[in-house]
Amino acid sequence: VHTYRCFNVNLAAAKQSGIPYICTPIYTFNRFWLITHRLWLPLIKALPHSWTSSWIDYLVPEFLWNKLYGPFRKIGSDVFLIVSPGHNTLYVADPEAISQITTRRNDFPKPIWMYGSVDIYGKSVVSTEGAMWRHHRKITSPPFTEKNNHLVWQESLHQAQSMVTSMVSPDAQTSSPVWDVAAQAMRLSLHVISKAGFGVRLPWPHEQAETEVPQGHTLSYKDALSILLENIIVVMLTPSWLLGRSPLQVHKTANEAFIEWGKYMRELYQQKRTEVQTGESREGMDLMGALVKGAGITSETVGANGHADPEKAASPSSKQLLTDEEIFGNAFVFILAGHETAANTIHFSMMYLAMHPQSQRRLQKDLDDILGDRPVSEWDYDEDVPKLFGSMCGAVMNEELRLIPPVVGIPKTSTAGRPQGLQLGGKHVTVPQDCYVTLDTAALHRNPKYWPHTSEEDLLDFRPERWLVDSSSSSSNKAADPHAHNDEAYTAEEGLDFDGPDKRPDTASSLFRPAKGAYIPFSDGYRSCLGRRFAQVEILAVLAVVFKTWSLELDVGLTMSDAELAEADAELRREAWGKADARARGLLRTGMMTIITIQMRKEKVPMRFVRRGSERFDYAV
Ligand code: HEM
Repeated sequence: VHTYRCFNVNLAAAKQSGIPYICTPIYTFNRFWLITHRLWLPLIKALPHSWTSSWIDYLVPEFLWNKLYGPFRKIGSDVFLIVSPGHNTLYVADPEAISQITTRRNDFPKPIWMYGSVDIYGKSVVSTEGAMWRHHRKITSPPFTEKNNHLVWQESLHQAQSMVTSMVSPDAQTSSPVWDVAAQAMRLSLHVISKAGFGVRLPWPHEQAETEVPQGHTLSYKDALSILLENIIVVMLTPSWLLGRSPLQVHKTANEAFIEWGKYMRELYQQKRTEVQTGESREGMDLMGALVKGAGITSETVGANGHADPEKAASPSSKQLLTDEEIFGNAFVFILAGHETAANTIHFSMMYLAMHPQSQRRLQKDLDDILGDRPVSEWDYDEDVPKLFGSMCGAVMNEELRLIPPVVGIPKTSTAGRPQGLQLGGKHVTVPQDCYVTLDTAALHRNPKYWPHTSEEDLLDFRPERWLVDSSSSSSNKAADPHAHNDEAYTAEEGLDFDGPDKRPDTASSLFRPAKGAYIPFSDGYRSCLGRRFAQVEILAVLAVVFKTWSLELDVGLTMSDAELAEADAELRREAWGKADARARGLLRTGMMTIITIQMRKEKVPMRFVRRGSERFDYAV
């Protein structure tokens, strides 16, 4: 009876909203359903098709990725509601609506209860709202400057070279099949944030001598961090009282890494606090230093035990603006938010380029034009990054983020008791109170009204050339690229006002500029990504290092051995490549799953590094 009543209340609100709606009998993101839906779905599918056809697709938690723009096309509207007994949810692939939602921060706040699981060390800029969020954002924003992006650039160049060396020997013509490009990209990205943000340089296995475990620790910093991140879902989902007591090995491993990394953070924090108190200041991004300074730590706010005293910190007269836990909470989310997203972009860019040799050749031409024969040590942030940003390199990054934005559904909400109006194409609609809102990036980025495309299929495919507005030249006109000097998109600090939205556009002005609200891989408005420039610089650096020297090819080993390939005629080679390409495309459609971000989780796509000029498959596809 309760379920039926709730459903009726939600349905009545949807009817009054003026927004098209679909009814489902179950709330898809109900925890019980999330865990058990695979048991029930076959039973529901056995019911007559005519009963279930209008809603069954929406009961699969991955439907945002599975269906892309399909539901919006079917309903004939770029916003629609799903009405269920548990909740009403608004799905949005309309730029006008997105601009309103992301700029009306108080009307459409983040549902922060969804982020509770990232608070394993404490609250942070990601998991707070309202005045508390402003406070965190004010303290965490200062290190994200253009000046510090120089550091990100240098470290990314270094780490990208190490990554390539870990996969292919510098004097080889071609690598063995590399199955774990995703894992290597993850490692690279973790190393970049660790060094640029926290001053700790992590070694690659081939660079590593004996790993020393410092006194007082049971794991090295590197192992503590990587084991923690490998087991992050276990840590997030297990109550802390259980994690430390559970006899299960998985809990013991996760707990050890959790405690160890916490200890390392505490040591770094102590060191920074001493530096701050003695007036030492460090060059560089120094995220922990910025957190300590921003938190207003002084001798007054330190308790008898040597740590920040939460009571003193909370007192209005105190200068301690963040508690110890909040400092650790922020340090942790920088690592978490800062590595997986960028790593996915690097991995999928490499994979898409391996599937599109012609785009790869064009990228390499641009890299040659921009970087010439200069060694990596002479690549210059001020000179080269703006050109890369406005060239095929930027286009590849933008196109990858269009197709696979790491966050495929950015969550917002309308609060209880406060229905919210929206203007859509001159029409007024009402988002019901207490309604979840999903900014459906996977659909928005394929909305045919806002993207240059030649066919429906083209819009779904990777074609970075769509970003090159003047297709006759992607790098040749870069001397005139305003990013090189004072373009609004790349001027130091401009628009990075801590409590206003970052107003700088996501893409270079020499490339296609999507309509406002039509391209939001980094979200938009006040709660947009703090690390956007950091990530973009890292991704451009890695793509430049890899593709300046190497080409990437899909490995055809699942169809043909190297010996067979050497003997094969052109037709057989093409057939083998076609099978590898079809397998990669299939996995991109059906092998993806979101845990924190969307990744290919079912199987992997093997690739090979081939020295430029020795490519074996150079098909126009
Ligand atoms: C390609 C890389 C990246 C993408 C696509 C990305 C995307 C996003 C998105 C969509 C959000 C909004 C999430 C939400 O509202 O729930 C976000 C927030 C955030 N990101 Fe990123 N991100 C990337 C890299 C980074 C990096 C490198 C860092 C830090 C070094 C970072 C730090 C943050 C932080 C701190 C927030 C929270 C901002 C706030 O709520 O005020 N991100 N990011």
